[in-house]
Amino acid sequence: MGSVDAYKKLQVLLVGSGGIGTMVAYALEKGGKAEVAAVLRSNFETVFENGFTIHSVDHGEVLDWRPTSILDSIPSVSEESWRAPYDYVIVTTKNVPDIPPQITDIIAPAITPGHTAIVLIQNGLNIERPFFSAFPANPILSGITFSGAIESPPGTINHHNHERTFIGVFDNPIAASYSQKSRAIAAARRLVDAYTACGPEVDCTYEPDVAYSRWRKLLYNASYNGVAAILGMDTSRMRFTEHIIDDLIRPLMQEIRATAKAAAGVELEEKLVETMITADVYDKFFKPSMLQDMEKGKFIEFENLVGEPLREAERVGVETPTLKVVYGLLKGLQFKAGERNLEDVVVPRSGEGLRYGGCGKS
Ligand SMILES: CC(C)(CO)C(=O)C(=O)O
Repeated sequence: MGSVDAYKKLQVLLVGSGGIGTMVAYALEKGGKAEVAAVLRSNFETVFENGFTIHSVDHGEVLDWRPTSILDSIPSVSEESWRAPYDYVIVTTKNVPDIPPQITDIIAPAITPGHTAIVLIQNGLNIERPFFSAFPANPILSGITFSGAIESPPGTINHHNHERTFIGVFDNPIAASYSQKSRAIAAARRLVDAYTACGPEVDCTYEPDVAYSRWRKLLYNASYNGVAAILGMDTSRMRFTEHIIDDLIRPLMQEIRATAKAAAGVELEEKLVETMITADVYDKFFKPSMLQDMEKGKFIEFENLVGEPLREAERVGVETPTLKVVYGLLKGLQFKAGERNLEDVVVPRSGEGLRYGGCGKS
């Protein structure tokens, strides 16, 4: 990121102002060190008229709240020369790389090469790779958040789990120079500073070991999220039945541990498995985000949560039988989600060089 005047507020563009994104924007604005422009889609009109209504475990009841600006599309910094460059573009959308358009294309008009830091507050593994190639001169930052916030109905945010966010720098093999790395670290630290200015209500820290924290969170997301979506079941019910934990969740977590070690040299301590299994309050009936998306008929973000660790495991020869079955079932769910958007069933051409048959329109 180019130099930012220490006395000027950070200029932030937020892409994805649902539950998590809105709480990020709220914390940054409340801290007084950042101005947020939020790009809204389905909730644009409601929020434009009435602002957000926030019921927050951390911030209490907030009515009629708006970020500094509300936009209905991605601004173009090159075409609209009066726009100041964004210091940060924070992406909090769901990550569905198997469904176009790609987020790198969506945000491209808002990125100033060599200046804007791109912050991915999203789940999953290897999510940074397309950004390294699309924006080689920009810092790409990792945001991991443990927070529960759901938007329902549009414009109303129910923030029910205390927020803990970790921001760090993805290790970019292309941006190998020392100065590029130190600029990225400075950008991450500056964002943490703006976030924590909000006060003790939020818990945001600089994360020096992004690989570890991503694989650690994957223990939860690669197991609970997928199984919850497949079974249509919250994490409390899985724990009540016990066998779902013993036969699916724990084996999945052990497969992720083995893959993390072999593929990335990341050592996830054995005791983390039980910590993650019991992460949700026992009788809170928590629905992981993939289950929530499925219930809303949306596409599910399974490629970076389950597909990528599976591909990493195959690359380094780790056996992950449970992960493979879960991946296959999730692919089926995604196919069904796609069909819901079509008027008719598309009968694929058979074979045609694809392992399980064609998938194009004949
Ligand atoms: C950890 C948790 C449950 C909430 O942030 C999550 O990542 C998800 O539901 O996808």
